[in-house]
Amino acid sequence: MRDFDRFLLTVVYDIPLLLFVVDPESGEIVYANQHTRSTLGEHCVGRSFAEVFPAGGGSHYFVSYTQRQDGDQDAAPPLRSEYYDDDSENWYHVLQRSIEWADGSSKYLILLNEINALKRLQKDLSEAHAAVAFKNRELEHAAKTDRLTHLYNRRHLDAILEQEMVRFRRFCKPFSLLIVDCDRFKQVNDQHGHQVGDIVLVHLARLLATGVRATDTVGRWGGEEFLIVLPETHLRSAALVAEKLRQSIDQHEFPVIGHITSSFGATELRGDEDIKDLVARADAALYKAKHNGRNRVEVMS
Ligand SMILES: Nc1nc2c(ncn2[C@@H]2O[C@H](COP(=O)(O)OP(=O)(O)OP(=O)(O)O)[C@@H](O)[C@H]2O)c(=O)[nH]1
Repeated sequence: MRDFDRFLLTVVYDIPLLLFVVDPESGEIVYANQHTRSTLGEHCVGRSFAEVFPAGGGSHYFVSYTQRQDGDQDAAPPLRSEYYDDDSENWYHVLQRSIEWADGSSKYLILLNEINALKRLQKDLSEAHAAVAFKNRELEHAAKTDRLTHLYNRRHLDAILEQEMVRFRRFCKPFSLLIVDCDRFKQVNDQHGHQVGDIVLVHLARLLATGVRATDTVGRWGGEEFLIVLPETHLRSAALVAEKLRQSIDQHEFPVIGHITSSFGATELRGDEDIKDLVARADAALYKAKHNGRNRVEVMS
């Protein structure tokens, strides 16, 4: 047994952890192993724990542990926590427990295990998580956005239309649809080049997006065609929105080309049809607007 005690003493002394014993009354370190002595200084035994670990660390952990004892030291479970030492810039895992000392008095055993590598790993991991989450959000955004105009793309418009259809069937919420097409847009490209055409589309997109309510959805349906979903809107109101947008385009000063007009087809979902029927009817209304001279809104109920 003596041999075993010696063995334990050697292990405790040589183990590469900060291991020391503190007197609960005075807060004084009464024992420190080799690693503690070489880290905190040969003369740390006899000094106060709070003094050895300034910056609140030592006193904070020691005091909080003392308070947790509630007078019943035997029943107190070991306290595990993490502690950052400002002076040495080290992170420690701290374990504190109440022990009976050789003279029968009660002491605190404190074990500090340096965990800088673990903390670095945790930091790297959380940064990597944040980067992945950011990238995912970017990808999600890109998957539903048109690159030129930054409006929703056709794929996302399809999803919005499906969603509105569900709301219509479930809650009988009406919704209307506008299709917008830039008039004689081919001439813009032919006369001024594709790049100018692109700039015109970007301006158009902005006029449409800023001319509707936040609850409406504007997207690029394809080419120089845009689609606007107006939830909880009947056809009469939809036609008014379309007319307002038509006028704002008509009055806008576009770069290079100056003036351009647009035609609108407006329709409202009926109870007995699907999305395809709805879009086809909006298209037919648009065709009518083109046929009747462009720069106008046509409505089909
Ligand atoms: N610059 C540019 N042009 C596009 C884009 N997508 C489609 N277009 C052009 O839009 C033009 C559409 O022409 P048309 O379908 O003949 O229609 P339009 O000239 O607007 O005539 P109407 O619709 O009858 O008034 C074509 O010249 C397409 O090349 C785009 O992303 N950028």
